[in-house]
Amino acid sequence: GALLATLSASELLVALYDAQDRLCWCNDAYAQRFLDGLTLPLPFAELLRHDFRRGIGVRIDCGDIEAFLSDILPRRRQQPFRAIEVDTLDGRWWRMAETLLPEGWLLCVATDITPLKRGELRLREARAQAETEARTDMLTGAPNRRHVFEFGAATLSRCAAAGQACSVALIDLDHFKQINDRHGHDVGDAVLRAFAGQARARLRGRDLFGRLGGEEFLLLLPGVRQEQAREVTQRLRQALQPLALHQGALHYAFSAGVAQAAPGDDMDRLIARADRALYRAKLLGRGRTELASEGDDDGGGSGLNTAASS
Ligand SMILES: Nc1nc2c(ncn2[C@@H]2O[C@H](COP(=O)(O)OP(=O)(O)OP(=O)(O)O)[C@@H](O)[C@H]2O)c(=O)[nH]1
Repeated sequence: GALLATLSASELLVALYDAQDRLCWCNDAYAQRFLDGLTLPLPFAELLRHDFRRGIGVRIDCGDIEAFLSDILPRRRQQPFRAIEVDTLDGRWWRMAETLLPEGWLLCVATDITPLKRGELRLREARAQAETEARTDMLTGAPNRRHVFEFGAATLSRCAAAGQACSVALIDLDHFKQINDRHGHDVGDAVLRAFAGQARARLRGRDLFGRLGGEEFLLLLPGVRQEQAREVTQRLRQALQPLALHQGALHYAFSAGVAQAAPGDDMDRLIARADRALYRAKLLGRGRTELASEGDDDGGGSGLNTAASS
């Protein structure tokens, strides 16, 4: 008597199903959520069908109550005890503990875990955001050095395994110090953002464009030979829009060094070759793209200096 009165008034949802899986008793809180004025006893499946039609009770994502039932019914009553998490259409989350009792009775007790779930969700979102930020350059929104290297390493292995070419273009804005000195650091920042925006807008799905730091960027082009990669940088150069300032258009340019992955190359070694080509592009007057050549590889110790197999 006292126990029943306590359960009846509890904020827990409490329900008792018989061996035929008919709901025979439930407390007020359970009745409010699920019963919708129906009279007991009531088969579990009927209760769910009714709630589904009325748009109350458990959220059913597939939108098909019969498919939902044939999914969950075989798993019901299979263990002496189980706890599942369900959410209801009113936006709350529940931990439902189901205990099999003697003679096939099933006791169901649900606890409101909505605050926990919301905290968990916030935590997961914050974590996803932190992960994205750890891989993003905050000034330009482009992938940062860490992401470029990790993604690049994976891409290199994938291309090597598939026998595909893979090229990088190391891109460095020209006389960027002068832009900063003449127009201020904010304009320098705006140039970096504008350039990154234009470069990223031109990419195909599998390409990657990222900022390595300062005014240095990397274009990673899987499936592309170095000659094509050079063309990609040249098209980007031709299409480059000046930055609009109050005083007029600010034209800027970049130099690039292109290298194609050779067998055994890792990102460091590939970029080191591209860097030597970039250095030549600067020496030769800037605003141009140079290809890496065999002499650009310092050997890296392995002596596997077979350059681009084009
Ligand atoms: N505005 C701005 N400037 C930066 C940023 N990161 C690096 N810089 C500046 O970029 C300039 C790079 O100068 P340098 O390395 O001398 O190269 P450069 O002037 O572009 O000359 P070349 O590469 O030889 O054409 C430095 O003055 C840095 O302070 C940034 O995030 N924002």
